[in-house]
Amino acid sequence: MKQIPCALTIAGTDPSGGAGVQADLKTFQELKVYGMSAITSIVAQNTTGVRDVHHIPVEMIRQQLQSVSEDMPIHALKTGMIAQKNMMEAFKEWLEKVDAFYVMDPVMVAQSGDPLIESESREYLKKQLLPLTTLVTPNIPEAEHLTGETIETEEDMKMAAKHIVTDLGAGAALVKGGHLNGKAIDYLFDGSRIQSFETERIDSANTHGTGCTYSAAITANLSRGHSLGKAVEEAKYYVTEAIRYSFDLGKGNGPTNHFAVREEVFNKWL
Ligand SMILES: Nc1ncnc2c1ncn2[C@@H]1O[C@H](COP(=O)(O)OP(=O)(O)O)[C@@H](O)[C@H]1O
Ligand SMILES: Cc1ncc(COP(=O)(O)OP(=O)(O)O)c(N)n1
Repeated sequence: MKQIPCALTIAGTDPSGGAGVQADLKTFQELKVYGMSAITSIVAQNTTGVRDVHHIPVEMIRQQLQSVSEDMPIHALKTGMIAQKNMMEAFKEWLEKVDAFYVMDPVMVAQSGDPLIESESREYLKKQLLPLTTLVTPNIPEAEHLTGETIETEEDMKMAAKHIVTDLGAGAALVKGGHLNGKAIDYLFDGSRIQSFETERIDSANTHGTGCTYSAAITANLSRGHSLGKAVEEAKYYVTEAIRYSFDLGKGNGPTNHFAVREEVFNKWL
């Protein structure tokens, strides 16, 4: 019998359901992948910003990871918010024993401007975790932090993607252009060639959780056996439609619509 693809997210939470673990699990489910989660931090946040953060003790994170991997298949995994260096150390030790595609969303700051990881963890993420990735998916500020270069143009984005792979050791890099003006273009460098993924920019302020949704969709597609290029191409379609039909919920930047690629469901809400 064919086995269902299984994907794991290791990330923080969003009780308002737009970002973090909640966005990841919704994405896995929509893409018909069996979703699993290990929680690193509980974040009191909503569409307007972050109110408080409670970090899960590192031993408990270790136990969650171990509980999943000793019992369940993991075909692909992603990390989002891993706030502290000791959490990253525990994750790295565990990851070295796991054989799965690894997508890193190098979450640093929420859309609201609230920091999501401690500053000493940033160096660890860059030096110790990045070389273990199949793919890293930085937005422009994250790519600027990783490379130490200012990114203002599409040429800068391509250079950054190459830098992250060639000099920092990531398996591949997808630099996302959501924070630039004009069309919504992302550049993927896989170690040998640059590919672009482009759509029109949708006029919407409801983009809470787009980075989480995109990286979760790529992870789901990898767990299904897609090549990296096809995994990104299909995930780009997923996130674009999720923004196009995003929900005007909350007082801030509303969440993406995970029903958007399932016409029979989202038509009911239009
Ligand atoms: N207004 C928009 N219209 C269409 N696509 C967008 C828009 N904003 C972001 N995107 C796309 O959503 C994805 C997430 O990008 P980005 O906003 O850069 O990441 P993050 O959420 O991590 O800050 C990328 O594919 C980006 O091109
Ligand atoms: C728990 C948690 N993880 C990640 C984020 C950031 O998510 P992202 O997809 O980049 O979305 P915005 O922050 O841009 O809304 C988060 N907010 N919370």
